[in-house]
Amino acid sequence: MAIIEVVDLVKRYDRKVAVDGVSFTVDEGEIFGILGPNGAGKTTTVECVEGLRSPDGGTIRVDGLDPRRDRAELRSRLGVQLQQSELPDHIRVGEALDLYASFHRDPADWRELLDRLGLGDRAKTPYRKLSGGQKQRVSIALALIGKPRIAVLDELTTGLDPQARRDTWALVEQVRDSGVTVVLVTHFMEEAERLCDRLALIDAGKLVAVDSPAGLVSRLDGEQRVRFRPTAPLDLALLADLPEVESAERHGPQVVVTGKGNLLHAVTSCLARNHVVAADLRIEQAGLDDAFIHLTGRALTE
Ligand SMILES: Nc1ncnc2c1ncn2[C@@H]1O[C@H](COP(=O)(O)OP(=O)(O)OP(=O)(O)O)[C@@H](O)[C@H]1O
Repeated sequence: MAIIEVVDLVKRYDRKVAVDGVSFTVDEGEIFGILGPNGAGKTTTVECVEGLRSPDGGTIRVDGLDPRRDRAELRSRLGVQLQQSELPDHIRVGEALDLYASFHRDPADWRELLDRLGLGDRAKTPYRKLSGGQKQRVSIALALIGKPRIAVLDELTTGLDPQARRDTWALVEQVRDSGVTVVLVTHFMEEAERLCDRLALIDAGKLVAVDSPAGLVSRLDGEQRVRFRPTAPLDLALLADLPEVESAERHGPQVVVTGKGNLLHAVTSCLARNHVVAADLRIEQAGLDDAFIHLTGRALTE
């Protein structure tokens, strides 16, 4: 069942159209990703969903509510992750949670919430002394303090090291498994692929596709990539002319060939015929980043 419905959303800043006719639905209990490059309109879209911005066109329903008209009621149903800079410098973790709990009619027990998020021993720690990953956990706690049905998490793992990022992902799954619908804004492919049940790809204000990560990748119809380092001069046109090959490009010392069918065999036979030995040869299946290139014609640069 859809808990969020966005239909033909349009949002302009002066003449700039930031969101241009975007429609999607978020099902109850899923992690729904909004993925796109910087400036694609992701934050503007979720700010309209949160009721923080007035759309210039289209309709939005969140748990049956109109986010602008029913803002007060929405606050108890939709939890928004706080940006780090919004917390005063010297506030302690427990004080911050206590303060935000006081904004809600029926808040969660914040001590229990801290325990659940692995911050049980940090209640007295000044917020500024936390690590990046711990700060993100506090921001998740603040999003959940009002016992919302939906949590919106925006660029949750930006700036975190890989381990802290993985820990945060596990936490987001835990939030989903506790029954909260999660809307996750991200420009990290790996995060979207690993975490999202479904996602909306947004590029330049327009919706490119909505599907599961596997569904988006399957649109590539079995595209593969072969990567190697030629140990002798190689004319890439030889590879590009093979029927299995769609593209052959140099990436520094490496050659990257994409194509379909028995690509690996076609490439290695061609190299053997031309007396070129391929070092560090690897074959890779297409991923979400390839799907993005396929759908938009350009790479989502991180
Ligand atoms: N308050 C504003 N006033 C004017 N233009 C804005 C404003 N906020 C965003 N924009 C512009 O609208 C477009 C969409 O911005 P938005 O922040 O929604 O994108 P985003 O996909 O969230 O990007 P990022 O990942 O960089 O946050 C961008 O071109 C941005 O410069």
